[in-house]
Amino acid sequence: MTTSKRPLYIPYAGPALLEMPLLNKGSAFTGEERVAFNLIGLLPQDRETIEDQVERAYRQYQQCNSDLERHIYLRAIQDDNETLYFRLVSEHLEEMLPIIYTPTVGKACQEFSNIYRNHRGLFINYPDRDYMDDILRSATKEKIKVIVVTDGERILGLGDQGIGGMGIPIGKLALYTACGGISPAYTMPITLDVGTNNQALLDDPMYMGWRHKRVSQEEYDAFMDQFVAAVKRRWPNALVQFEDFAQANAVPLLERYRDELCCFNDDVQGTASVVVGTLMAACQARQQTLADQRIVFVGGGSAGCGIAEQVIVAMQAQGMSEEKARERVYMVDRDGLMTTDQDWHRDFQRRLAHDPSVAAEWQGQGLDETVAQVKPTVLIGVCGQKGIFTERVVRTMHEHCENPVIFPLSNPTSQAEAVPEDLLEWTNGAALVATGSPFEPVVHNGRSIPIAQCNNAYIFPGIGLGVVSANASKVTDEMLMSASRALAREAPLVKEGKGALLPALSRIREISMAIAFEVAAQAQHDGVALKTDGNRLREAIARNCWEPEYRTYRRSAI
Ligand SMILES: O=C([O-])CC(=O)C(=O)O
Ligand SMILES: [Mg+2]
Repeated sequence: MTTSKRPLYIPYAGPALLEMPLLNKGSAFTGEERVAFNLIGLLPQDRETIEDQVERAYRQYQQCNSDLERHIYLRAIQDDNETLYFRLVSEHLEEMLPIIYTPTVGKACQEFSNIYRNHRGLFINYPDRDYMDDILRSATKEKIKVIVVTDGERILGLGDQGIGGMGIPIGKLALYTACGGISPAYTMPITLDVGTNNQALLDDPMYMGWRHKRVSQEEYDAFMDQFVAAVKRRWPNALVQFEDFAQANAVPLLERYRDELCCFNDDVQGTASVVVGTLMAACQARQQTLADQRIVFVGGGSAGCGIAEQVIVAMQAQGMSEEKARERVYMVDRDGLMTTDQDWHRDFQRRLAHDPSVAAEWQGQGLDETVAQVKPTVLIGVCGQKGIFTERVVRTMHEHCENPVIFPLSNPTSQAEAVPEDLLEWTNGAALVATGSPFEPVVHNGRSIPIAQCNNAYIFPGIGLGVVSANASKVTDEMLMSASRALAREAPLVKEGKGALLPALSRIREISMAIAFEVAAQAQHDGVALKTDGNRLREAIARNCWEPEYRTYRRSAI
């Protein structure tokens, strides 16, 4: 099928055209195009439709024997023909998201150098830093609208993966297109190779990155400044999403660049925004407000602290003072409850630490004691420690709370703080559960309970589409909060009184559009985008939504 859009002028022909994934149509080149573009004899006779191609690709996909094989297969199609890739993924979105994204992408990052086939995106290697502008110029895409960048130091809950981290920007940007409609012609995955401290990678003869320990903080900071300056020169209007940076860098980088670059950190702000949206839905379903909750976070890193701060802002929006809101949020880390007398904290952690007198009379300060004392109504895991939500912790929580809200958010599946089946078993089906990685519905007492995947995938494609459509110059906290509210409105448990805490992933495209509208409107309200009326905004969003359909090509420039 071709669209009714004008034929596209294509200055390439022959084998070179077949090797351009954004333009290649493979067996779907028409008879006229084969003549005009010197493709005769380069393809089998049959002129196929994209539907035929999707069918063949899906059959081959079904023959793969493992999720990693399925991932490799889909990536190969992406590198051959992006239109076909996105058509295939869009038609099987729920089935393929866990393959191109969490959790399989984690394995693909760990195996990156072993499964490497083709180049995609940009590797900015520390030894090449003086060629930064040249590197960005060698990207043939001119109009980049969204960049996802990582330095690979904290990939999901899997730690330092060096350049293997590239799987993440590639996967996230695939979702920008599949869920947020941003054309793949406008996206750019970037990996900053500043070395790795993962000894197994340094010792692995197959490792393809710079075989060097991570550079010093001073060298790193100078390199990041150089990178940001070069991006601003090359693509001044692009949205930059920081992804999977180590805790020590994530928040400081965000604070350093958020006023000079249109950027956000997905692990801090995207995760916070999806969790706040899901919490709002859980509270509405229990006919309560966020301000009524007592919340324990397990994991005081940048993700946990980012969520906690956003929850505090949301409580304040419901009329609570900041001081009272902070009293309701407790952070538990490796040394137990985070208190102001522990000296290892960074600034963003210190703001969330409690006075040690809070816990003075407690037996100890571990998770068990914190839960027993605080009597939380919400328990959120972002620590990457499998199984840390034990039966004892959960049963204690349930003693004081009829429908405990429990979110084991760590990714991939292997790092989850608890599995939904256990959580529902220990609470006799009463817990409201959402996870970071996908889980099958749990059957409890003959009832099938869907498990919401509280993953930033619900948020970042919509934020990106909103920012791009409004041409926003910044991502404000209020834009993130409006994304949360838009998401909460879509929760089946709120809308219909039953079902999951988040809408089905099959609706993610529609949800992303709704989020994009709220984010863009908020950007205008906050003065970081030019004001237009609602209809113009809707048109702008529709204009930015690319469909995986083949365009007709023309050879002559006039
Ligand atoms: O990629 C995901 O599934 C969510 C995420 O950002 C992370 O865990 O770092
Ligand atoms: Mg991430």
